[in-house]
Amino acid sequence: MLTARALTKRFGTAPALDGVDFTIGPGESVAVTGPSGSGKSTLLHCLAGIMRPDSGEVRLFDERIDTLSERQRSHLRRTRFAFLFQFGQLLPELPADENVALPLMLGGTPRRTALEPARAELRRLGLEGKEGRRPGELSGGEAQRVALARALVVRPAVVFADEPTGALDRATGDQVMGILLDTVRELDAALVVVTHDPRIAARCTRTIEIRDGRLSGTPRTGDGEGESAHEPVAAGLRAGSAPQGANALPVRHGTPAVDGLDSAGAQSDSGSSPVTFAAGSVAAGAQGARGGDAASGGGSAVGSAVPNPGLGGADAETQARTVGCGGDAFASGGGSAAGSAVPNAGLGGGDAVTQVRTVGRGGDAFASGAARDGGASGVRSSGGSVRGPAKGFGWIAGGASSAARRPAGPDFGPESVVEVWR
Ligand SMILES: Nc1ncnc2c1ncn2[C@@H]1O[C@H](COP(=O)(O)OP(=O)(O)OP(=O)(O)O)[C@@H](O)[C@H]1O
Repeated sequence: MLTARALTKRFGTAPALDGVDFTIGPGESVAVTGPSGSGKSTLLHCLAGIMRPDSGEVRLFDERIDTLSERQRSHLRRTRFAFLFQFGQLLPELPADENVALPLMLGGTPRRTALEPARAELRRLGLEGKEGRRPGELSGGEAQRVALARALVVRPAVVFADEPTGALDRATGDQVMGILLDTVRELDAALVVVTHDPRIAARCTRTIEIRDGRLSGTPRTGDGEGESAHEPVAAGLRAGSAPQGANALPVRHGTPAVDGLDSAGAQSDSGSSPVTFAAGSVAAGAQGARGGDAASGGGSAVGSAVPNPGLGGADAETQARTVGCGGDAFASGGGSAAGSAVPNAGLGGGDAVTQVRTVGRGGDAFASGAARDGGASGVRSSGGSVRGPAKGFGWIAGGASSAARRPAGPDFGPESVVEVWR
């Protein structure tokens, strides 16, 4: 299903990958192990289309994916792949169900429709009653199960996980890993998991080891001893049998890797044209705070201003702004609300198409969304505006040029793909 041949990748002169072959089939789980700095994450990123290898090739269902445009790879990541990492995948401002629904909404599913399978997925993972909680109101294990629900809600062909239980205690980690393995098997999907933990590796069907960018030794076949240690939570998830309330989300096997892309999408590459990106203006209700107005120029970069716990806060004054995925842009924003558009690893991010924007001030109002075309079209892209009372809460997903292709309706404002009020 997913194969790679003779992958190489260099950063400077040092090879991070040096002629790696890889293959994984439906229902399989492969643990990628090796010392720190050996190339595990680089392999995962190349397989997942986050990074382009310098040479070699990657195929999904026989279709070459490493040569796809940035935008096509982004679409692929959002629709066929899922990602689970150790930290930081959930949007802190959104409740669990909206976090899980996000990948569907980024694909154009209206919020209300997307929330049904999202909540069903949360129920399936034992999180009934927690749908309205924000990540900060969940335990570490619960938050990781929400991230897992978000990964699985699109019924991915391949799940990529990088130390998915690294931040959890042993029992919780075992439970999350059990759910992940069960579900992947039930979905007939594939799991590629980077891990330092031999116990996790032992539960996978196969282990490969990387040293200095090369495959080392003979791949080990796992005994799968842990795989049946948990009640199967994924019952009824086999191909064609979506979970309750899932609105028959497609289980995508054997379909083209890049279906549904328009021809413009096939041409555009988000780093190719200069772009001005506005982080949007937010009138945060009673405060009237104006946010963002961040302009960034060049490459596929976007502006961001994210609360940085390490700097002591979540309000506008302690925002830390990071800019860009192209690295050649600078964003500046004023006011007491702050705009942000951050690559979200759990959504397969790293480029403008999978950016997630959050805007807000002290939790009064914020927008969250995808700057779908912010990096690709060279147009000024605004995430629209959120207006609401001080206690109001709204969120926006979408970029201007993608919105233009979508019908206006209750969920679709002129400048946004999705606009929700509550
Ligand atoms: N963006 C980058 N720029 C420069 N060097 C990089 C970059 N990403 C990775 N490297 C280098 O490539 C090599 C492989 O890194 P990689 O992150 O794949 O290792 P890893 O096996 O995942 O390590 P760890 O277990 O510590 O996460 C390392 O020497 C690393 O410093």
